Amino acid sequence: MFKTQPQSTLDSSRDDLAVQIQHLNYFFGVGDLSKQVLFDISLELPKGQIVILTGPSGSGKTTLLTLAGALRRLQDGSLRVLGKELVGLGDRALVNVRRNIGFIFQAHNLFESLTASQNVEMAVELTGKFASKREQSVTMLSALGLADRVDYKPKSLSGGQKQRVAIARALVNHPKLILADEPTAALDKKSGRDVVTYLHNLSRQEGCTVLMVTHDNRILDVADRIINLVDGRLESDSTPNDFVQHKTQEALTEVSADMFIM
Ligand SMILES: Nc1ncnc2c1ncn2[C@@H]1O[C@H](COP(=O)(O)OP(=O)(O)OP(=O)(O)O)[C@@H](O)[C@H]1O
Repeated sequence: MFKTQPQSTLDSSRDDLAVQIQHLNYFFGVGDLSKQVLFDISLELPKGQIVILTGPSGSGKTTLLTLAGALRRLQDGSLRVLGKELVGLGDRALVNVRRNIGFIFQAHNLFESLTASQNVEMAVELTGKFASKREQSVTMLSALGLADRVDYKPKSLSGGQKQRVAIARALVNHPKLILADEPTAALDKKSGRDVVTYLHNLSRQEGCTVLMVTHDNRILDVADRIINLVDGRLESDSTPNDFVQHKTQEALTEVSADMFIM
């Protein structure tokens, strides 16, 4: 069903949810310069679901993703991530929440002086598992098709390969929640498809939740659910099929309106 209003069943915390957002408002700036960019967002992401967040540029997708990743402080409303209410948490507690999240951003931020494997191993070190770090890193890189590139430095890798190293780094500790911002934007069609297929398999095998911002219409089918954000408000929450049908209908309506104007 194509819902224009998200259903509100959001009154208490629930174990089956990876992310639970209630009446969230977010503002950039203060005083006269304050600008509201998210308006009364209420949203539930069940564990194991793959959710695509889409919408026009500037609609607030990245802001919402960074709030869910405990990378920004919430100002108004409630936000529970992996069972923890983020409102009121101190810096150290926020860092602990982030440890359970895998972040994949468009800018891969690899260390140029380290090999692919060493870049991934750094993430394993954060969990204190020094003895197995190389093995874990190589296993993850191999799963992403980089078995023969583990000892290459980023400058010797293609854009798609670098992005896959960044993904390996995000996933190597088996996070329960993966937040991805345009993970396929810099990739060709095949590499982009490989990346989302991998995320899809991981979500199904390990039950992790994926929230992914994308404008890439080629990968919409991988999602269980598509949330459309417009001007900081949730405009719709639907299945990929219903979303595509709705968009096609909108486009046809626009074309026929144009024909009448001509
Ligand atoms: N650090 C900031 N300070 C002030 N305003 C900001 C800041 N970051 C984002 N904004 C504004 O907040 C609004 C939402 O931005 P956001 O980046 O979340 O949108 P988006 O949907 O992710 O856009 P895009 O698809 O272009 O990445 C925009 O109007 C943007 O200009």
